[in-house]
Amino acid sequence: MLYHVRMDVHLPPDMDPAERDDVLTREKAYSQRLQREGRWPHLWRIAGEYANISIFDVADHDELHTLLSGLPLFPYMRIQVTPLATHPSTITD
Ligand SMILES: O=C(O)C[C@H]1C=CC(=O)O1
Repeated sequence: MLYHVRMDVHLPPDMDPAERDDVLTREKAYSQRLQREGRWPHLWRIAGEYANISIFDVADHDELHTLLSGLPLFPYMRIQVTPLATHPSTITD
């Protein structure tokens, strides 16, 4: 199943710089592993915002929730999920 996911990042302004660097390093490694596995095929920055639009390709809601809740930045993000269905006008041939 495909999911459109928007993530808005809200790191505390007074966060310890070493902790910030650590969480961002772990987030990058985690997201790149999922991209290489094909489960996170699109990751786009929303221009002008500390936010992204992503497409996830996973088995079901439960797998998506497991992946999202495992993001190192999960405690610092607002996440909006939209499940995608096939549009009847999509060209298939
Ligand atoms: O920067 C972000 O949009 C948040 C997050 C998503 C992937 C990643 O590496 O960081």
